Amino acid sequence: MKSMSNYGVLMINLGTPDAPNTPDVRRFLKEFLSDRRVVDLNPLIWKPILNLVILTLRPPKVAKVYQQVWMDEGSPLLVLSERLKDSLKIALHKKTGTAIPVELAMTYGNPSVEVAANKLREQGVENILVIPMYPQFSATTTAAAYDRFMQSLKNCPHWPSLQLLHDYADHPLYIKALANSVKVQWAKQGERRHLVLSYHGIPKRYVTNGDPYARRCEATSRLVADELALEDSEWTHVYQSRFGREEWLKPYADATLKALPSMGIDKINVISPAFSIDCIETLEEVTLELGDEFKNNGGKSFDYIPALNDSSDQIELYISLIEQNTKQWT
Ligand SMILES: C=CC1=C(C)c2cc3[nH]c(cc4nc(cc5[nH]c(cc1n2)c(C)c5CCC(=O)O)C(CCC(=O)O)=C4C)c(C)c3C=C
Ligand SMILES: [Fe+2]
Ligand SMILES: [Fe+2]
Repeated sequence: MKSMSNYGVLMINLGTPDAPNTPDVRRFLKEFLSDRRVVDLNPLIWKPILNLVILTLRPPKVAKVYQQVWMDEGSPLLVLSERLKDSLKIALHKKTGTAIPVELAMTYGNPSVEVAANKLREQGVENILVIPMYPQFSATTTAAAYDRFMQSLKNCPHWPSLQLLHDYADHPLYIKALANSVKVQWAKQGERRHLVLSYHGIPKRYVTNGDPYARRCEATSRLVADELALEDSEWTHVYQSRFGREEWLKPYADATLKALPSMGIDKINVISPAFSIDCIETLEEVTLELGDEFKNNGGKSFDYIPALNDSSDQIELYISLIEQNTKQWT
C-alpha cells in the first residue's frame, strides 16, 4: 500500500470571530466587510460608513448573538468545519490506504489560508485541490476564497499545481444528502411538512451583473424537490440574511415566512442548503429569528433541518469531490 500522497486538500470556509466578544467580532467584521468581493461600493463612500457606523453599532449586538450559539470548543462554524476535516482525513486514509494531507482555513480570520497552505507545503505536497466549502458558487464567497489562496502564494518561489473546485450545487451526492436529511426529519416528526429551502442572500445587483449564485441555488432547490417528489405547492425557495439598504435576492425569507400561515401553511421544515456547516446564520437567524417570526404570525410547527456538517453523507460527498478533482495527480 502507498503511504505518501503527492497532493493535498485545502478546505476553505468563510471565517468567524476568535471569541464572542465585541473587539473580536469587530476585527472579524472589519476584515470581512472590507473585502470588495463582499461589498463592492466605492471605498471612498463605504470606508467611512463601515468604520464610523457599522463597526460601532454592529459588533456589540452581534457578539451577543454569537454568545447564544457558542460551543465549549469555540465558534460552531470553526468547530464543526474542523470535525468534518478530521473525519474526512480518517475516511480518506481508510479508503485509499494513503495519508492525504487535508487542512482547513478561513477566508477571514483564523486559521488563515496562509498558515494552512504552508502546512500543506511542509507535508511535501506539490499539488493542491482547493475546496471552497460553498455548494453554490458566488464571487462573494468562492472567488473571495480563491483570492485569499492566490495572495497566500504571493511570495512562494515554488508554486504547486492547482485545481480550484467551482461548486457542487447539483452534485448527485449533495442532492441525495439533502433529501436524506429531510426524510430523516420527516421520520422523526412522523409527518411530512411544507419544505422551505432558505439560502444566504446577496445583493440582487451582483446577480444582474453576472454572479451565477441565484441560478445555482435554484438548481439545488429544483433537484431536491425532484428527489423528494415534491409538488410545486409543497416547497418554497427563499433568501435570508439581508444586510444594508439595497435590494437583495428575493423572495425574502422573513416576509415569506410571515405570509405562509395565512396561505394555510402553518407547519414547516426549513433547510439551508447554502451552508455546508451550521453557523450563526442557521443556528440563530433561521432557528430562532425566522422561527419566532413564523410562530408570531400564526405558524404552529417550525423545525430546522441541520446542515450536513460532519455527517456520513457529507463525508461521502467530499470524498467523491476529492476523487473527481485529483484524478490528474493519482
Ligand atoms: C455584507 C454582505 C454579505 C454578503 C454578500 C454575504 C454573502 C454570503 N455569506 C455567506 C455565508 C456566511 N455568512 C456569514 C455571516 C455573515 N455574513 C454577512 C454579510 C454578507 N454575507 C455578515 C455581516 C455576517 C456576520 C454576522 C452578522 O454580522 O450578521 C456566515 C457565518 C459566520 C459565523 O461566524 O458563523 C456564513 C457561513 C454566503 C454563503 C454568502 C453568499 C453566497
Ligand atoms: Fe454572509
Ligand atoms: Fe445574519
